[in-house]
Amino acid sequence: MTRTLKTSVAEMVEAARARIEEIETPDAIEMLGDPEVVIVDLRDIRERERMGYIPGSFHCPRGMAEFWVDPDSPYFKDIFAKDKKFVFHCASGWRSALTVATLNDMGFPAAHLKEGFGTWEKQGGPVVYPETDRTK
Ligand SMILES: O=S(=O)([O-])[S-]
Repeated sequence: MTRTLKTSVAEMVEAARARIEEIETPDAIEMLGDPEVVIVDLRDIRERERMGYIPGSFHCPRGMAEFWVDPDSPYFKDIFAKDKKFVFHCASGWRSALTVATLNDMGFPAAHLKEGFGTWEKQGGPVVYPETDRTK
């Protein structure tokens, strides 16, 4: 059976991208080390371990994002109370586009890394490779 959906994920991502702040990779690389910027990694922990991660990035599994930014949620994380610029990223910018659109709808200001981690590494962004992955 082929199910017909009301909208495709590609349409959802496109609509999200049209209304959120997108940050190009070179600009994000320049932001690295800025104490006013927090880079938030939405990828699965296994992707982080396998592919490496942006130095200093904060890991927030995509499934928890709404709960971690909401001060009224029992899962709230203090880091999101800080008056910083939050830049969310995933692998290719799809998950982060959807997440940031939702967070913006909640009233939480955030931007996303337009092309994600793959482009980050290709364009020379520094990467931390977890010890465990080096031996695999
Ligand atoms: O991380 S993703 O943009 O490939 S869904």
